[in-house]
Amino acid sequence: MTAPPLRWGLLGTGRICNDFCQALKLLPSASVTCVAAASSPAAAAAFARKHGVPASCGGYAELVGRADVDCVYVGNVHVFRREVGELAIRAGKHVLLEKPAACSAEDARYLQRLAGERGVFLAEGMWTRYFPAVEHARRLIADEEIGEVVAVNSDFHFNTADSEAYPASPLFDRKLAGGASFYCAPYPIAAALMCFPQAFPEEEFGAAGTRDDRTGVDLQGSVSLTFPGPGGAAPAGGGAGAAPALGGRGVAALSFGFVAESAEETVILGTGGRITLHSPAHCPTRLTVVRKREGRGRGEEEVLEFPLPEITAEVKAAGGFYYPNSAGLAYEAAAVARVIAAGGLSSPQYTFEETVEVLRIVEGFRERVGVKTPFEPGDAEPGGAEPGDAEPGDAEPGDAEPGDAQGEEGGGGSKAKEQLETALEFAKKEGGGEGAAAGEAPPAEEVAAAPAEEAAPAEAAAEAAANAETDQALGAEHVEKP
Ligand SMILES: NC(=O)C1=CN([C@@H]2O[C@H](COP(=O)(O)OP(=O)(O)OC[C@H]3O[C@@H](n4cnc5c(N)ncnc54)[C@H](OP(=O)(O)O)[C@@H]3O)[C@@H](O)[C@H]2O)C=CC1
Ligand SMILES: O=C1OC[C@@H](O)[C@H](O)[C@H]1O
Repeated sequence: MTAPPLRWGLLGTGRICNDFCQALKLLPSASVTCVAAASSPAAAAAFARKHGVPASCGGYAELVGRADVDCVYVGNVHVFRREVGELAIRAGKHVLLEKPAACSAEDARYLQRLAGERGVFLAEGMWTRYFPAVEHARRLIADEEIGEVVAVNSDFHFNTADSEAYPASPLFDRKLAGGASFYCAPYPIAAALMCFPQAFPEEEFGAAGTRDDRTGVDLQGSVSLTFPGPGGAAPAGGGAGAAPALGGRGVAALSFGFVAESAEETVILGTGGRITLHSPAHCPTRLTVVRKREGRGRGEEEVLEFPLPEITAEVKAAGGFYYPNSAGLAYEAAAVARVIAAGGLSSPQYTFEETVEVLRIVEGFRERVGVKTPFEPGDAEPGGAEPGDAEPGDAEPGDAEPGDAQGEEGGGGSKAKEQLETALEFAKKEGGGEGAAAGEAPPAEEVAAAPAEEAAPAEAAAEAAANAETDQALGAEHVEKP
């Protein structure tokens, strides 16, 4: 795999950051110059030692201020996407946000406008889209190899008992934006959008879900979408005796969850056949195309394999990957490097409009099944105790994942906020930080990127004014989180 050189900075030291860092080792043109942990400088230093990253820092703002970072990978828990994304964008860095890119469509739009204004690249890490199997499926669809696409079925359920402590894991923490709708749903929804490229689904859609009474997060759900076709056109209609033509209209049946393991396939049905992206469909290496022949049940089957990049001794020595097929994160990293080198500001494989649309559907689902958003009016703070919230004592000893620095603590919301604030404050005080290379102190504007409440009074006023100006220019209301 080849790509132009790109120097990455990693925000976060958890499981997906481990996997992303490992995948970058499979892309020789990529380098990781620095890693930051909100939890502690020690966590960042340990990660750097493990992966041979030359520098580490104990604060996100310190990292985004470094001149030797071109692109920031935001891989911490997504409840902080807006704040952390904003921090990196305001520092003038290109940004790849792990999925979900935000916890609301509004937050995603806010980041999109901010990145547009600053002229930096911004994309969500919907890594599925960069897998060769998926790129191939897209070409087959565009070339009408299966005729006209009329329906998509896609599922992504995994059994959290395999990897997550209940209820201590962030996946079950409502105030850390836990729930299957944030962790799993973006994949099948994005799969459906890919197959109906002419128009987004109708605003109204069907939704069903199961909420966990103890933690308040959604454990599983399904959505059914209706695609209206280009401009909501009426079906063209077939001739006498011919099949009806849908004119780009279609449906998608999608499901996702935490409590059972599904086949995890995406099946794309066309009037002239079907394509199956095999398990694990969110990072697939195999697809089957069936081209229809005359007669029910008759078709010609073609199976195509797209092996992952080979895992090197270096990657093995650093402990491999946490998640399935994570070597494929290298495809995404390579694509991002190519776009940035060409001066592009968004990903053609997964546009930010798609990101916003997926979040609109996720939000709609959460509303319909009665799952509270992480920051509800009345919530004291992201982590304020509520009846039914997970108690710290609920964590079972030994349940934490190796990469889950906070796994044993449980009920992580307030701890999360505290850590992030400490990290931002640390960076502010250090003004460029101990990890910054000599002569690489960030410009004043970049240092001032930390939230206003972290700054000294005069700086805070200037920052608040700058924020207000930015918001006015962007036509956006900057809603401060508690
Ligand atoms: N693309 C993909 O395939 C995958 C994407 N993801 C996404 O990546 C993100 C992180 O997932 P994953 O790596 O599994 O998560 P982890 O539980 O490993 O945590 C990641 C990081 O988030 C921060 N964090 C974790 N728990 C808390 C807490 N209680 N309070 C404050 N901060 C906390 C820490 O940041 P720090 O190190 O800075 O202290 C931690 O290292 C999620 O948004 C998830 O949706 C997850 C899995 C796969
Ligand atoms: O975000 C995710 O995508 C990949 C899965 O393997 C992981 O468990 C999930 O959290």
